[in-house]
Formats: sequence, C-alpha cells, structure tokens
Amino acid sequence: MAAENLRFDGRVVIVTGAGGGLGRSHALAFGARGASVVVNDLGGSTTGEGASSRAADVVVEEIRAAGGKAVANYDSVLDGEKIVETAMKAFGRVDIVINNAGILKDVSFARMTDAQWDLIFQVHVDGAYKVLKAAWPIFRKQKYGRIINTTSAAGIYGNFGQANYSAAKLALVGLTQTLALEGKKDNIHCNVIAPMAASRMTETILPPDMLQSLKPEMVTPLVEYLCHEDTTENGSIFEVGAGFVGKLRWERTGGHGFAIDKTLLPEHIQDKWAKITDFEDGRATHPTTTSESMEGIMANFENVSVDDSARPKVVSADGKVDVEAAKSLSFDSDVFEYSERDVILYNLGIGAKRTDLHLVYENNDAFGAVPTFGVIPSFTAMNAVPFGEILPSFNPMMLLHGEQYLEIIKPFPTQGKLTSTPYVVDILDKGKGCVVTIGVKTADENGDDICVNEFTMFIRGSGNFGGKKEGTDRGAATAVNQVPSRKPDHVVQEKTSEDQAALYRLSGDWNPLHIDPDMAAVGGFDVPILHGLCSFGIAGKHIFKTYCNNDAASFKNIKVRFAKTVNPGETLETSMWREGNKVIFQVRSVERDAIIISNAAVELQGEALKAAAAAPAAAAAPAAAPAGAFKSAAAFDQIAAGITAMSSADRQAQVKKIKGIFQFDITNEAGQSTQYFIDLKNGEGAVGAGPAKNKPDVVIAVKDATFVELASGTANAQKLFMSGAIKVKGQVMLATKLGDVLKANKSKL
Ligand SMILES: CCCCCCC[C@@H](O)CC(=O)SCCNC(=O)CCNC(=O)[C@H](O)C(C)(C)COP(=O)(O)OP(=O)(O)OC[C@H]1O[C@@H](n2cnc3c(N)ncnc32)[C@H](O)[C@@H]1OP(=O)(O)O
Repeated sequence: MAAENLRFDGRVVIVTGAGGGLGRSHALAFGARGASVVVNDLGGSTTGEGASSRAADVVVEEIRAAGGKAVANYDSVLDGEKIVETAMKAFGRVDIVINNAGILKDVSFARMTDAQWDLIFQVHVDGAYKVLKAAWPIFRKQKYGRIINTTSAAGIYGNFGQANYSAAKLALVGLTQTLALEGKKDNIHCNVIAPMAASRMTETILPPDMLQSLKPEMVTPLVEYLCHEDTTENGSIFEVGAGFVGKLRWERTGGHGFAIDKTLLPEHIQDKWAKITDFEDGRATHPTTTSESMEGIMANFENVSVDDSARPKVVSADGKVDVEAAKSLSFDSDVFEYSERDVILYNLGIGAKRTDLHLVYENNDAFGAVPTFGVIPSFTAMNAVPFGEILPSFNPMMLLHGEQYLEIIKPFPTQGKLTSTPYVVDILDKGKGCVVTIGVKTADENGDDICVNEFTMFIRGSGNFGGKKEGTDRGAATAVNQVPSRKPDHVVQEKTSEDQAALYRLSGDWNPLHIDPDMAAVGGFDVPILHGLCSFGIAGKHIFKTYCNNDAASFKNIKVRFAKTVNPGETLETSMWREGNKVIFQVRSVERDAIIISNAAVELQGEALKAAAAAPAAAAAPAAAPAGAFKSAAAFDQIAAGITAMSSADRQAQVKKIKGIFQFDITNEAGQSTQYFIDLKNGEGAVGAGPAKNKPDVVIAVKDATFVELASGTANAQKLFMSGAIKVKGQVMLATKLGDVLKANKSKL
C-alpha cells in the first residue's frame, strides 16, 4: 500500500454535481486528504428536472463526519459565480475546480428538439465556463489553480442518441486545451477526463454487475493526482474507469501535399485517398499544438508544381512526345515497409517450396529473399508516374511488361522500410507499340541506395507517334545477352502452379490482367496471364541456387526481356550459360516449346564469381579423360543436361519419336563388366542388365553395382566418370535417333 502523501491541506476545492456518483466520490476523497470542499449540487434529476438541497447536504455531512471541512452549495452551475462566492465566503480562497455536473437528454438526432440541444450545452459547456470564469481571476492572482473538466467517450468517439451530449462533451476538450495554454504561465493546469463509472447517468444503461466494477472510487484517484500541486501534467485527455487509466492523443497520417498552384479537384483527393488515410506507412505524427498541426500545411506552401505553362509539356497536341521533358519530371517517392512475412510471401510467389527453409522459414540461419525481391519495393513507386500524361495514348490493359533490369547495391534485409523514387528513363516508338522505361531508385532507412530498377513497359497499339525507335546504351540494363551456340551449362525445370499468379499478386502487383478473366479478355488473352516479374523471380531463383549458392551478395544485377506471355501452370525451363562474370540465360515454356524470357543475364560478383572462375568453364578445351570415359566433363554434362532437362511429359513426347536404346558396357573397379542400357522404346524408360519395365529412364551410371541417377546426381556421376572410377568399356550406342538434344551431342561422345 502506497503511503498517502499526496495531501491537499490548505487547498479549497469546488466539485460541481457532487451530490452523488463521481462528484461525491471526488468530494469525499479531497475532504479526506485535507482539502476544504465546496459540495455543489442543485439536487435535480439526471435529466435536469427539480432541485433539492439534500444531496449536497448529505455529502457535506459525510465529509465532516470523517473529520474534514465542507460546505454545501445548491446553485446551478450556470450561476458559477455564486458557487465560487460560496468558497470565498467559507474558506477565503479557491484552488481547484472540478467541473463534474452534467445531465443527459438522450434522443436520436432526428427527434432532438432545440430545447434538448440547448439545455445540454448550457449545463455542460456554459456551466463549466461560468464556474471557471469566476475562479480564473482568483487563480491568476494567486498564481495557482488546478482544473479538471469532465468529457466522455461519447464526445470523443460519438454515441448513438447523444448528439447534444457528444458535442458538448467534446467542447470541454477544446476548452481544457486552451485554458491549459493560457493558464500555464500562472501555474494554472487544466486536464480533462473521460470517465467510465457507475453513476446516476449510467445506471440506466449498464448491467448491475458491470456497474459494480465501475465504482467512482476507481476514477477519483486520477483526479486527485492531476490536481496535486506537484503534478505538472497540463492540457491532457485521459480515459479512466474500472481501474484503467490511459492518456489519449491525436494522430495524423503523413497525408499528401497537393501542388498549391494547381486547381485541386475531388478526383485528385480520390487518387491519393489511400495515402491520405494511411496511418501505417511510417509517416504518421502526433501533433500536440496548433503549430505542430500547421507544420504539414506550412510545408506545403512551397509545394509549387509545374503548372501548365511552367511544367514541361511531354505530349504535344499532335501526339508528339518530348522525351527530354519527360525525363525532367520528378515524382513522389513511395515508402515500402516490409517484414519477414512479406519476404516469405514473395519467395512462395516465385515457387519456393516448404523444404526451401532458407526462403520460407524466418528462423533458418540463411533466411532471406531471393535477390529478385528487389523489384517489389519499387513497384508501387511507379503509381506516381502519370502514364496518361507522358505517353501519346495509354490503356493499362494493353500494357505488357517488356523488360526488367535490377541492380542490387546492398543485399536486402529481411525486414525494413525503403523509399523508392521513380523517374522516366526513355520513351520509344516501336511502331506496334510504345515502349516506356521507368527507373526507380530505392534507398534504405539511412538514405543509402539499396537497388536500382528499370521497368520497361510495352504498350501495344500505342506506337507510330513519330518518336525515336532506339534507346540509349545503358550497359547491363540494355545488354542484348545472346545465348551461346553451345549447349547450356545448366538447365533447371520448374512447373508453375495454376494458382501462381493468384499468389504472386499478393506481393504488390494487383494488375487485374493476372487474376480477372474479364480483364484478361480486354487485354486479348484467353486466361489471366502470369506476371512477368513472377517468371523473372523463378528464373532468378534458379540462377541464385545454381551459381550463387543462395548467397545474395553474389548477385549483382539481372536483366531480362519478356518475350512471350506465360499462363499459370506451365513448366518453365531455365537454361544457363556462364560467360565470364555473366550467366546468360533464357527461359522456355516447355509445354509450348516457346522462349518466354530472352536476352537475359545475371552478373555475378564476390564468392560466386570466384567459384565460377575456379570451376572448369563449359566452353574450355576438353580435359584429358581417362581411357574409356567420356572425352570431357562438358560432353558428359551436356548429355546429362539434355536428358534431365526434359520433363517427364516432354520425354514421353520425345521418345515416341525416337525409340532409341542407349547401351553401355561398364566395368567397375573390381573389373567386373556389365552391360547396361536405357531403353527409350515405346515411351517408357527401362534400366538394368536386361529389359525391364517401369524403372527410371535416366539412370546411366553405376559404381559397384550402385546406380547413380542423373536426374539427381549429375555432378556425382560426372565425378565418377572423370576420376576413372567407372570405365566405359564400349561406347554409348544410339540404336536409332534420340531426339534433338541427344542427337546433337552424339558427335561429342
Ligand atoms: C502501371 C505500373 C507499371 C506496371 C508494370 C508491370 C505490370 C504487369 O502487371 C504486367 C505484366 O506482368 S505483363 C506479363 C509479362 N509480359 C509479357 O508477357 C510480355 C511478353 N512479350 C510479348 O508478348 C511481346 O514481346 C510483345 C507483345 C511485348 C512484343 O512482341 P511483338 O509485338 O511481336 O514485337 P516484335 O515484332 O518482336 O518487336 C517489335 C519491336 O519491339 C521490341 N520489343 C519486342 N519485345 C519487347 C519487349 N518484351 N520489351 C521491349 N521491347 C520489345 C523489339 O526489339 C522490336 O524493336 P525494333 O523494331 O527496334 O527491333
């Protein structure tokens, strides 16, 4: 139990409406702690009818019986000066005013009369004013005063049937905050409480057991604390009841500043509504004064935009595009705040499996985003670009993502707040369409650049506006990245899910083209197509795993061209060729045998580059091979890649055409020789020492009679062959032709 050292000896307190409920509780408490109390109560009903001296007298008696000092006052609060006069006559001073008196006239606004409105304002607002107006000169003169006004949750939040009461109660908040400012220099403090307590005013609306826990005595201690001479709190709002005490403050969103020299239309407000109302974007503030409130508005005084005469006009009346004018435009930045959940959602959106713990489990030591995540923070920044103003014609449903370049400056943290700023890089006229490239710079919380993107959009049917056809050379961002003529060094296949676009869009690209069949039809597609950036992420993930050992610091940049659309559910095959510090790649839709990503490359750096430099280059001269083995690792790899690259469905299709048999004589280290073969007859693979059905169709190596399956063990099999541990005595025979991939490699064996 805390020592009761907050005393009010020598202080004089006026408590209005002190005949019962909260007022009585306040009066008794102050009386018990040494204050002289003026117990004011008109003795009317909760709705303001009648008057009697009894209620105040009873409380005065209670205080006196407990050894305290008190006098009664029966005046209406509208006669505030008489209440103050009572205090001055009885005790010679006033130190504290508790404006507690109040009545209700609840009725729906539709049925409310002027009298009901006026009466509530009179008792609550005028009454508080009258008492304070009389006490104020005394407070100022004695350089001391403490005031508590009583508001209500109904005033702060509104309450059905209490339009009059809500309005009056919130008026008391404004009164409090202004008196706090005006009284401060004279040591007059004013606070306002929104109590929830059982009283004559609440007993009709709350159930009895609830009323029991809402004792007025659970509110009064806050009033006592705020009124003590040592308390400095001033101008604050508190919610209090049933033992809970909390302070309230205002919160304002970061908002949006519109240019002050342009006509502001409701449509502009509509466009920015999400930003205007966003409390979660990290820009919200808690103004406590009118000057803090004005700061946002004052800052906008300088928000002079380029108006029609000053702003560079990008598209002329005859539809010509001034690219330099477009480049000179600046656009709003966008803040992207993300958590580990967003990282996981992105990784899942580009096909991460539940077993890829480093991509889907936040507690995994290597947890992080696939580096292609770098497109996500910048994506929404493009919303600030008025495509309609900078392009000759713009129909979002005719927009296709054409190319993407992403340069990673720093690996992405697994959570953070990033700011992205868009700018126009180029606008080209390709005849069939207009090609616009938007750059986006993204910075971390320290203001350091973390990545740069270039989004190239192809707007079909918007070309032929007399613009330039060729863009500038921007190095890796515009590199053509032709694939080498040799077979790929690595091939990875991944079947996308039918639901891939539905999942990927949750990472921020809400374009209906990818989900809504009707919108897809407007764009000329049979079904909603997959996001370009989803295929981009899937391919990036393949390279990240194959060449970077999932180390984000090894991934410098990536550039792709989206050559054809992809439907969710298709199998994507990424073929990769290492050329110096680049991994050139392309992505094929296996089902349609169509290249869907072309002109693509990832530049490596750091560990991945060192590892790649140390590894035998795919195009290097064949290594000296042990007798009987494949002539080079590359030759083996190419065969392996060729076979393993085929999906099961594809293999079935291939073998229907070829009916080929691979046959091997393989001698193990003990010199035992066995003939093995792969039978690709009739669409089924079989492996073993004799024809057998229903066995894997890609097993071609053996050590000590243990099969090594190429689909999962290419590197292992290669090592065994190259080390000479397994000797191929005879030669790989092709009984008949074995499809494009194997046929092309025959000569290399
Ligand atoms: C608002 C905020 C922004 C939001 C951004 C992203 C929103 C996303 O939701 C949208 C998407 O994800 S759409 C899905 C991904 N993209 C695709 O599927 C596009 C696939 N590509 C195509 O269909 C064709 O390449 C196609 C149609 C693009 C071009 O094919 P063709 O018409 O056959 O063109 P072609 O004759 O081959 O070439 C004509 C000239 O154009 C250049 N070009 C071709 N493909 C390009 C491409 N993908 N990107 C950029 N330029 C391209 C060619 O080089 C050629 O130029 P030139 O005549 O100078 O040689």
